[in-house]
Order: sequence, then structure tokens, then C-alpha cells
Amino acid sequence: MYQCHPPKLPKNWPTDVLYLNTPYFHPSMSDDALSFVRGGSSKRTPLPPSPHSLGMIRPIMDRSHPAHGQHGLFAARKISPRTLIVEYIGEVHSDERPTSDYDVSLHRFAGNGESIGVDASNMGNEARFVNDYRGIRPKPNAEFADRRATGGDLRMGIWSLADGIRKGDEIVVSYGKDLVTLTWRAPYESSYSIFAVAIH
Ligand SMILES: C[S@@+](CC[C@H](N)C(=O)[O-])C[C@H]1O[C@@H](n2cnc3c(N)ncnc32)[C@H](O)[C@@H]1O
Repeated sequence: MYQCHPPKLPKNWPTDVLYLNTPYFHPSMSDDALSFVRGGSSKRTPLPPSPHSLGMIRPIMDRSHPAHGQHGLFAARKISPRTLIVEYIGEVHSDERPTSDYDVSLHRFAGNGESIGVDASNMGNEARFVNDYRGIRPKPNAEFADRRATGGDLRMGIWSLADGIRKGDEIVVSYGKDLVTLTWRAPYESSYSIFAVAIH
């Protein structure tokens, strides 16, 4: 089963979103795409769980915050530079998700153009609460970067930047493009961008 609930859900986890600690592979993925992401296997069996998140979900009460009324991810402790904060876990898929605000691009094949994303709109983990830095902090303190995890699969992670992050600070990344339109698709050469972001 993919629905791997931890013994206790993270504080402030929404009731209408399934918590996952390992990726769910959506049927839209071709066997070739699945094999690429899984590092040689096209099985749909569960992979090792994601490491514990160094961020905690908090509601944003500050009225001057651009995501006031929503949630953000905040450092649960001091985070050293270049440290994995949380893996971006969700539905790994190849179909279009034009209305999702939680869809991160993982890989695009040059040959057939198949594009793999990780969508955390209906299921995911703490990473889905990371906001874009604009209007919040002068610059990002974290970034998206992918790597092969212990099970050999390709996973997107959120990593601290060179300055590290103080305990209690909001963890913010760059979504990678001007956030002026409701939805947009990131350039394919940038595989680390959230590509369907709504800023209201
Ligand atoms: C991946 S979610 C981030 C978590 C979201 N705040 C929540 O509580 O579910 C992306 C959404 O967060 C909001 N958001 C993220 N960064 C923002 C920013 N800098 N300014 C305004 N809204 C932002 C937008 O509504 C965006 O569509």
C-alpha cells in the first residue's frame, strides 16, 4: 500500500490531503518513465520512506504575509548549510495537472517529450507547504534539487542554501519564474520549478 501514514500525522496537516512518506506512482506513467524514476525497475511497489522533515507546518497569521490565511513550512531546528530539509513526496505522474498549485517538475524526456511531475495536491508530505520567497524574505533560503534516494529512485528534495536556516525561520524557495499569472509552465530546461502555481 502507498498510503503510509506515520504513527502520528504532522501538526496542522489538512484533513482532506492524504499524508504520504513514500512516492505514489500514478497509472499515467509509462513503464519506461517508471523504470527511469525507479532506477531500473518498473514495479509499482512502495519504496523506502522519506527522511523525517526538518520543517514543521504552521498557519500564517501575519496579515502582511502574502500567503496570510494559508500555511508555510518553518525550520523546526537550526538547519546547517546544504542540508536536505524534506523530500517533495506526492503522486509521481505523467499526465497534465494544469490546475494544481502543488505540482513540481521532476524530469522531461527529450525523445518522446514525456514529462514527469510530482503532484502533492491530493497526497503528499510537509514539502507541499513550502512557499515562494517573494514578498516574504529578500531571497530564498532553500532550493529544489533532485537526487537518487536510498532505494535508487529519483526524488526531488528541498535543500538549505549556503547560509543555513535559523530555527523558526520560514523555509522559502524560488518557484523559478515571475509569479504574475495564475498558472504557468516552467521552461523545460529548468527541472526544479513548480510549474503550476497560483498566486492570488
Ligand atoms: C505549493 S503551495 C504552498 C503552500 C500553501 N501556502 C498552502 O498553505 O497550502 C503554493 C501556493 O502557496 C501560495 N504562495 C506560495 N508562495 C507565495 C507567495 N510568495 N506569495 C503569495 N502566495 C504564495 C500560493 O497560493 C500558491 O499557489
